[in-house]
Amino acid sequence: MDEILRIENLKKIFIKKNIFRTKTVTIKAVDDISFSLKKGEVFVLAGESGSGKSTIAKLILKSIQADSGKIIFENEEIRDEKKSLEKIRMNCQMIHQDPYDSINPRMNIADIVSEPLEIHKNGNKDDRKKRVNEVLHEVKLEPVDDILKKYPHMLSGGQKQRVVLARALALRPKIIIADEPVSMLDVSIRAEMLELMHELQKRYQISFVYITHDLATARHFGQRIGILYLGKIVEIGAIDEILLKPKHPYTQALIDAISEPNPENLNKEKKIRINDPLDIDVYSGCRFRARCPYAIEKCKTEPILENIEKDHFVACYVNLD
Ligand SMILES: Nc1ncnc2c1ncn2[C@@H]1O[C@H](COP(=O)(O)OP(=O)(O)OP(=O)(O)O)[C@@H](O)[C@H]1O
Repeated sequence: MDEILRIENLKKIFIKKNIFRTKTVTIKAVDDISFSLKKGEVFVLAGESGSGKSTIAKLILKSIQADSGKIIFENEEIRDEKKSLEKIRMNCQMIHQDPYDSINPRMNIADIVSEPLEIHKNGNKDDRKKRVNEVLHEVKLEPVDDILKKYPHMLSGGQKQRVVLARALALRPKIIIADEPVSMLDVSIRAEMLELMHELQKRYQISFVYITHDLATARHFGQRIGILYLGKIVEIGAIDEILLKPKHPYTQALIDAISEPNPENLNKEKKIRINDPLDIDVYSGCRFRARCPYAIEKCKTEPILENIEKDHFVACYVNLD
């Protein structure tokens, strides 16, 4: 499979004042992140809140500036010049978790879905109308003629997220970055929305960066996964390999958090995999050290990602088995 996107050594630091505005705090939101996305592949970025998932998405789309690192799309580095930025913004679309973030409540659905086509001067008025009809059918928002005239407040949460998907698909992007696309939806309609995305991804061979903290849906949808912890990838590789044979205690803890208790193990004590955080500098040594029940002296030195199996890399000195 050919590679479509490559992220190389991406870094972004935020400097914030603490709540009393007495001290500045440095947040290494994205710290030397590298991964690649193949054509037609779903790459999952997973991690808890604050691990840097959304910042990576913004850096890929160049909506914020990286401190260093490269974004390479179809073997060409994206530079801060108009032509290059247009290339990534046309070919890579974003779906946010909150549909209200991306749709204007004062526009009707026809205008919302047509807007990216207009911004990128795609086709004439009739072409655009045709494309809007087509994508609304694709996301199963029917009857299309009725939907076109409606305003966002007249639609349900699930329908609104389908509008967001239609808008993202309008330009026939090669990549979609979906940032927790179903987390704001009612549980009952999440599976339907994921199924639709999966169907369209397969039909059009769209590559996805699927950002989530939900490993169960990640496994259903993705082929490869990167586990993020405080701005660092701690484990990366083929999704079955990582989720069935996790080697990093943080990955194991994320899996434990979603696992159904096994009836055969009910009498056995459940292993506690995360400690209360110690008050240590998280940026010195392994970042998970402050919460890791397996931490050893060596963890004061930052571990690097090492290849331990075919398509399985882990940054940890402790080998979980
Ligand atoms: N504009 C900003 N200014 C200062 N700090 C920021 C900014 N954006 C993000 N951060 C910080 O960077 C870190 C990573 O944030 P980010 O939103 O990328 O995490 P996330 O994994 O996407 O979390 P969530 O799932 O809650 O969206 C957090 O500590 C956050 O507070």
